Amino acid sequence: MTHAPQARPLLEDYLDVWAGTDASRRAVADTVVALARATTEIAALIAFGPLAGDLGAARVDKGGGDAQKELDVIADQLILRHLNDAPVAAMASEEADEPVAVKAGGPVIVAVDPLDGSSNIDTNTAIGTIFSVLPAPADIDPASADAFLQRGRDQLAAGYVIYGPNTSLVLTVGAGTQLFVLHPETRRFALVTERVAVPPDAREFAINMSNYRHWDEPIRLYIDDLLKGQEGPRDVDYNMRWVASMVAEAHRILIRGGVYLYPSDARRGYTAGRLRLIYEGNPIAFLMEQAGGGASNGAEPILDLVPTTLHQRVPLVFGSSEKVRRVARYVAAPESIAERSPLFAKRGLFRP
Ligand SMILES: O=P(O)(O)OC[C@H]1O[C@](O)(COP(=O)(O)O)[C@@H](O)[C@@H]1O
Ligand SMILES: [Mg+2]
Ligand SMILES: [Mg+2]
Repeated sequence: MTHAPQARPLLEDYLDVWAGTDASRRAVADTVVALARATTEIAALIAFGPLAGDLGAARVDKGGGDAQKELDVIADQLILRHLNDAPVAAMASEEADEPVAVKAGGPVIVAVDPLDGSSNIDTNTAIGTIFSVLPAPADIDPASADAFLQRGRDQLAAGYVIYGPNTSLVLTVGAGTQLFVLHPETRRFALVTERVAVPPDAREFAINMSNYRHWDEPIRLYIDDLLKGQEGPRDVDYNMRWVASMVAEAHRILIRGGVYLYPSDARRGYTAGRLRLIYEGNPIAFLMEQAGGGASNGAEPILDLVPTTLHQRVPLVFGSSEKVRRVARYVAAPESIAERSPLFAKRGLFRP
């Protein structure tokens, strides 16, 4: 069946209008287009599934629970190849220890999680690619780790591509968050929503509940209160989802609200959470804030953190902004927050 492309602006058109004649914006636009081209190739490969070989086959163990898969490596190589066509000085990847130089004099640098949710490759579940575009620093080698230790607030663009039932690109260049969908026949991304807005009050949370016993008390208390539903301080029943692909959780939350948590926990290798600040936390936080949502490490906005190492992990909470703020109130003072008071609970002391 063929669906003629409707008259929607293509990604390139959208970026053309945004960039105008501004040379710095043009560099960002060209970089985003190169990344988008890489992801259309990744999407085409993923669509073959096992017919393309064992894309979920294990490669070397990166430690800390991150087993590298065949598709992690292929996606990484495809992105680097496409970035050669863009004004990009260097690329850092979750899959490589050190950044690599791309084009001398390029005004931007790119950090990528080439394949997010790689534990789902074998299961035909949504997976994704996450990217962050930063200015190339003038004073240091752009292909050094130090070049990437910039606050998320300094990102020029960020986005992810989700390889799901359809392939979608969610992008921000600092002018709201846009949703583009890949037309399966033309292989071009077309604009579907120009201003994505995170719904503020969905009753849904995403967390890996199997880690409950490893969490700090504030996170346990917060989740306990959600689980109490109508009988608890929230006074409503909550639903839970956990896909184990952050892009899938982020996408669902952008479309219908809710909150995602991957907190730090007591397991070895998880004391700073699981997600990577530069490749995952910062781009998702930029997209969330631009869509009216929020993202924090449980205390401070993710975008205000200054990374100290390239592959640094970060506890990550994102989604509807009031929910992100509430988690921070639990973390700051779990025993004293008004929301836990019996006064506010349906079955509390003052219930008639
Ligand atoms: O298996 P867990 O511990 O629930 O972790 C799932 C999380 O790990 C991630 O898969 C990490 O991403 P990678 O696949 O890029 O390593 C997130 O997408 C996801 O939210
Ligand atoms: Mg990831
Ligand atoms: Mg990854």
